[in-house]
Amino acid sequence: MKCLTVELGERSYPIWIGPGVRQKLADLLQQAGIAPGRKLFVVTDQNIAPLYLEDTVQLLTEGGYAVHHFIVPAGEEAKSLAIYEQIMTEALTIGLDRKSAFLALGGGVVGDLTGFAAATYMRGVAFVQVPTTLLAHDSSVGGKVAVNHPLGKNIIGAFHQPKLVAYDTNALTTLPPREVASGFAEVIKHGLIWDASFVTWLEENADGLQAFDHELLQAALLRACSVKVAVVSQDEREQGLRAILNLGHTFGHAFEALTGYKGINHGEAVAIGMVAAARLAERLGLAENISERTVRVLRQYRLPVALPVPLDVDEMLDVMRRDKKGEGGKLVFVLPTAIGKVDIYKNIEEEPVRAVLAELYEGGEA
Ligand SMILES: NC(=O)c1ccc[n+]([C@@H]2O[C@H](COP(=O)([O-])OP(=O)(O)OC[C@H]3O[C@@H](n4cnc5c(N)ncnc54)[C@H](O)[C@@H]3O)[C@@H](O)[C@H]2O)c1
Ligand SMILES: O=C(O)C(=O)C[C@@H](O)[C@H](O)[C@H](O)COP(=O)(O)O
Ligand SMILES: [Zn+2]
Repeated sequence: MKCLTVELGERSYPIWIGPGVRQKLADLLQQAGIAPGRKLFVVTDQNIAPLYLEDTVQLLTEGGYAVHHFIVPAGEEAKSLAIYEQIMTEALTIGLDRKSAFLALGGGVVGDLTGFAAATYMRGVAFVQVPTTLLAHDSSVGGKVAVNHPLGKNIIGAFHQPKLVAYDTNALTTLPPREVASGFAEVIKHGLIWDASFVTWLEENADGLQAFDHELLQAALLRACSVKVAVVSQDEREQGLRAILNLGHTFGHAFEALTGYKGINHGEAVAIGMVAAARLAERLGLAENISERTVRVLRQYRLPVALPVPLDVDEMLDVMRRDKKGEGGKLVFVLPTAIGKVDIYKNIEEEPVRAVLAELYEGGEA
């Protein structure tokens, strides 16, 4: 079991990664300052509950915690104000107070939703991330918590750091193949924004990683999480640098919102968005010959590189103009200047973006 630390002064916290981490959960909570006897509110989803809820509750109960749980529907549509309200109602009904802690047992959806509930319940209580997806190497770290609005992804949210991330890689063995691919999109993103040698390593080890070779997977997660930790530790609230973690997301979030948060999952949307970002960078003369390699590495990990459904270009532009990185409706993108290097561009003209979007549907012109 390996440990990374997000260094944020009094809000610093450990990320424990490895097989079997969940077995040590009660001890790790205690070390993180959440003392036995306190009420713990475990939130999970309908797919994860039959796999990991019972033993997690048992481990925590044996560790001396008073454990309650709540099961939300599986999938992105659960990241909504309606489900958030249900969590609040349940928290009040079971009598959680400011000393209680929320625990997210799940992927990015459960993590973001539970974190937002914790950030706002009685103006903020402690929470713990117990990620169960590959993608959640990203979502469980950094304290961005939110729910979606039909007009925009993660629009209602907060920055609220967890007290602890306990990432048990054994849980990844039950992930469906599509969710494995989705998780690799954010792993690849961490290479594309920060470290060309990591991208090369991912290209060379694609077969072993997708076969879940234990050592390779552990190495990939540590490397990807280290990028996220380095960025968040320098810029917790996205005043500048942190925006690089958004490579592919101005595009990707628009694809997710316009497909009603179903059909294209987050990793897939980010993958297609990173292809669009590479093509836009080339069109603007910011980079040369990067989109081909970007497409190749994403395909190696069985990710889509084009939109599976046609979306209206004007509607995509409208959603992108509301992106949280922007001001005054300007189009803001994180764009690659080389493999492993990106920059933030705050006022991109509409025409080249239109041109890239028009060629992004896999069936031809949108
Ligand atoms: N806060 C952040 O910094 C951040 C970063 C990246 C992504 N996100 C958010 O994360 C979300 C996507 O997260 P995700 O990809 O983990 O999706 P998810 O939470 O919906 O999980 C994907 C699917 O896998 C199932 N599942 C989860 N763990 C499982 C397991 N161990 N075995 C079998 N099935 C399992 C879930 O029930 C779900 O159907 C998006 O909402 C995205 O916006 C947030
Ligand atoms: O942690 C960040 O910062 C990120 O941008 C990570 C992204 O992968 C993640 O999808 C995040 O939720 C996007 O944030 P948003 O501010 O664009 O909603
Ligand atoms: Zn993301």
